[in-house]
Amino acid sequence: MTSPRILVVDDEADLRELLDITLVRMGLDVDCAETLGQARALFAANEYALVLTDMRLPDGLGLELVREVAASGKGTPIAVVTAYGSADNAVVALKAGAFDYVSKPVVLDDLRVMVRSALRLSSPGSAPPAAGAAAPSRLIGASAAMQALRAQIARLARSMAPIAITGESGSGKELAAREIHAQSSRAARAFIAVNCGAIPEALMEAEFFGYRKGAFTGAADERDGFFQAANGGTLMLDEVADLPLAMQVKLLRAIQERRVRKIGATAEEPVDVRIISATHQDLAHCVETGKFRQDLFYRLNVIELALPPLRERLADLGVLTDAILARLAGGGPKAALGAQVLDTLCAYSFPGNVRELENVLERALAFANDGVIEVADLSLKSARVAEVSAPAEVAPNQVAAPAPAPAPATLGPDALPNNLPDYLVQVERDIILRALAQTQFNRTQAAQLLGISFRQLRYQMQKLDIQEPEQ
Ligand SMILES: Nc1ncnc2c1ncn2[C@@H]1O[C@H](COP(=O)(O)OP(=O)(O)OP(=O)(O)O)[C@@H](O)[C@H]1O
Repeated sequence: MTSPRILVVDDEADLRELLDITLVRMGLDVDCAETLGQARALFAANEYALVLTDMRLPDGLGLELVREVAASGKGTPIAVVTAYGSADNAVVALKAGAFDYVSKPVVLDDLRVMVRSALRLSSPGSAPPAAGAAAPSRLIGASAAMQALRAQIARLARSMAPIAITGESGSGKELAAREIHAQSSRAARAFIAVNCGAIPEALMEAEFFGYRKGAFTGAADERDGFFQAANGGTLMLDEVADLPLAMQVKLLRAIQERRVRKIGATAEEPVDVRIISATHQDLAHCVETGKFRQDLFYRLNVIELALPPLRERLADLGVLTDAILARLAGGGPKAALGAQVLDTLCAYSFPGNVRELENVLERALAFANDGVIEVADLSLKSARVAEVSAPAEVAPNQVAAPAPAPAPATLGPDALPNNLPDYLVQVERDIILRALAQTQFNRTQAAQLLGISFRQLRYQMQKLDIQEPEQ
């Protein structure tokens, strides 16, 4: 069996030699290039398990090589060697598609950790899923938004770049983070999720970095912190905006140096942890208001992953409901949904997203008779359901507007409305909202569905005060 082959690109002879010797001692084959031109030629002619490049080369920037390797479609991980303290370079390289970086002067232990992690990525069977191939995912949903999200996760899983996940409460941020970890080369190691808002400030440093025996009153034994527990794996910082400023400084240092010091210890210890942060707050706004440090924001926010709220992917409600009911049945017979239940759910705005859907269904199941959930069992907060009654042939259906108008009174087949203009306005509003909900607020498609022009739809939306849901 041939050894994995590594391409080292550096014009500094000393460093090139050091990297070469270290990698050969790890049992790897090494090719060396001194310039961008040489590197390109070698990369085009060979298959590499890893490319390791300096940032400054005589004929260009290592960053160009990062972009080219990332776009090559070969799936080869590329890492950069950055000058000490140039956090900017590392972040720029990660954003451009680098898998990881090592800082100069190169600490050989760090280099070996990085190389091993890259080799796990390029070992057979770890290639990125082919475009369109559905990797098994715990994130349920077939909507375009979910498909795009899954594809993005598959790409992101192959790097060390810190990821900042945004999304409303209950929209699946932690689930997405677990998915990234599970698809990464770190899957066999720990995934640790920490709710930053739930830890008392006085205990934070001990919880994150651990402590030595006797470091403070009550420290009866040595204890690891979250960083040590997540070593080799992934650390998710949930509700990261809630971190107090003093802790933000310490966290930034740990992330930059990849080293932590237990309370009471004299020496620092290296940690190899991928950081995923999440918040439902606007972190950039927290930076503006001075609540969150700009430098930490920059470090955490290398790659953004935005989770859509459930009301923007109503097409997933059916499969999600199905999967949740199957889980709640625990292998037994699954509850059925009565007529209109799915339509009623589609008309609900789900401020608590998928978690709220889970809660609603769990509660409904407790009220359901004979394993059939009816609309009344859902007990949705009526203010958030745009209940629509329409002429007999128009069924109540999904609505995605933030502030639905009061629903018109239900009319039997022979009944007449007592205010025809108002009634017709309500019916028109309902139909437009349903079309918008079905197309996830794509106005062009909604207009097509209704056989009217985009301009007509826009005009009617203005007239009826229908606004897009807030992002
Ligand atoms: N796409 C999805 N498919 C299946 N289940 C999902 C999906 N999204 C979320 N869930 C489920 O919804 C619940 C909430 O998800 P999760 O805890 O990941 O949300 P969150 O955004 O991290 O919430 P919070 O902001 O409150 O921390 C979990 O039980 C999760 O399994």
